[in-house]
Amino acid sequence: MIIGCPKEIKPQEFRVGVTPNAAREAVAHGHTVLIETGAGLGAGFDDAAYIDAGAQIEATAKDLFAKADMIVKVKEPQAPERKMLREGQLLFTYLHLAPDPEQTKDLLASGATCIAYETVTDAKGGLPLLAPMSEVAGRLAPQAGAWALQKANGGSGVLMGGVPGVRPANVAIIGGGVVGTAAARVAVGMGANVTVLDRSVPRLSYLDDVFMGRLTTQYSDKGAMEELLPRMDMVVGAVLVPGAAAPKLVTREQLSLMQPGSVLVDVAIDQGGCFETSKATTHQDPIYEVDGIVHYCVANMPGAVARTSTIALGNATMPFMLALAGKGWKQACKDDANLLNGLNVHAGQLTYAAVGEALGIDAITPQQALDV
Ligand SMILES: NC(=O)C1=CN([C@@H]2O[C@H](COP(=O)(O)OP(=O)(O)OC[C@H]3O[C@@H](n4cnc5c(N)ncnc54)[C@H](O)[C@@H]3O)[C@@H](O)[C@H]2O)C=CC1
Ligand SMILES: CC(=O)C(=O)O
Ligand SMILES: [Mg+2]
Repeated sequence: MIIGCPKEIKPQEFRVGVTPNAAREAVAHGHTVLIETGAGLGAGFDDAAYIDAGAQIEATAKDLFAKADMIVKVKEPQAPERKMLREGQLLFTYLHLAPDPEQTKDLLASGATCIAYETVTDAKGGLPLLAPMSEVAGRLAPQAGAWALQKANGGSGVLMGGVPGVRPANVAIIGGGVVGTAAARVAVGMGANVTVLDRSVPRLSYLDDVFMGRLTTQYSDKGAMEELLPRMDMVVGAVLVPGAAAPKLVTREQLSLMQPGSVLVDVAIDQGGCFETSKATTHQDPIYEVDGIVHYCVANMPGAVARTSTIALGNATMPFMLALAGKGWKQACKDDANLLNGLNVHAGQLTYAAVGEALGIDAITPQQALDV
């Protein structure tokens, strides 16, 4: 198969979908790997590293899209990339379709087969291609929030760890999954006073065990939110209902419960965000204020640490990429129900129920797509 990896064009996105190591493996399996010139530079991989791995360098995204059977990327295809997709082509990348009707419309119109990293599952019910980036975004969240708490950024001027005689910041993390746990680890490490909320009692029980009294767990409901908001300097949104639009857990009205200059970090923004007042921001312009509350809603947080993120993502995607290239998407998905769960779009039809529900579009089952 011809595997093509274009340079990411989303603003300030420095990751790349295929590492030189992944390219080397694919070439060893008999595939042709095309890399757009400069695609890896932001992650510290120059064209020579790919040539050394046996890949070929393409001068333009246009040529690469025209030649490749499968496009492997990081971020959801941007409008100009969507125009280059064609019927029968395979796209393997993050999609986050539930909050994105424009992208969904274009992918359906393209006739391509689109497998979303974020809905591929594993045998334990986890999300193995989302997890590595959630580990990164979770670790970054308290760091970004701490920066936003500084006065120059509109924050209240509270230091995460406090100092002797002055209390540390109070941080609430809503959702104790991969992002939430990683965020808790860093926030606790910075000396903050951390509360994690989740709807899963087994998950709260796990966190209670592993953090051994260094954080508080609380069941997530409206009452808990209203009780916590007046005391919290920072709230991190880290919930996920796989594939679906994020539930709105803090309303605009509830912002008035918070102290001025407090910070919301909405990591769940790529699924539409879990605060009513969230709208996606970029690394170039990451924060804005609503009713005196600073919002940080960067939808591609791991792009900030592109080297670490690219390697972590490449480690996770490589076996799936090799299966797709080796067997073709249909056989690979027939052989692996977890990979089939990644199928979101095929030949003009939506194949993921939660996306269909969020956007009001009829979806077929991924199993039906295998029979098309
Ligand atoms: N902005 C960015 O750059 C990035 C965003 N993300 C996003 O972060 C979000 C979280 O991802 P993961 O931690 O990997 O998911 P996960 O599935 O590991 O954890 C989600 C947690 O949310 C909990 N939850 C669901 N509904 C809830 C509610 N109403 N109240 C409290 N908890 C609730 C679940 O029980 C689960 O423990 C996703 O939307 C993901 O796409 C991930 C990586 C990068
Ligand atoms: C998960 C995701 O959207 C990202 O890493 O950018
Ligand atoms: Mg995202």
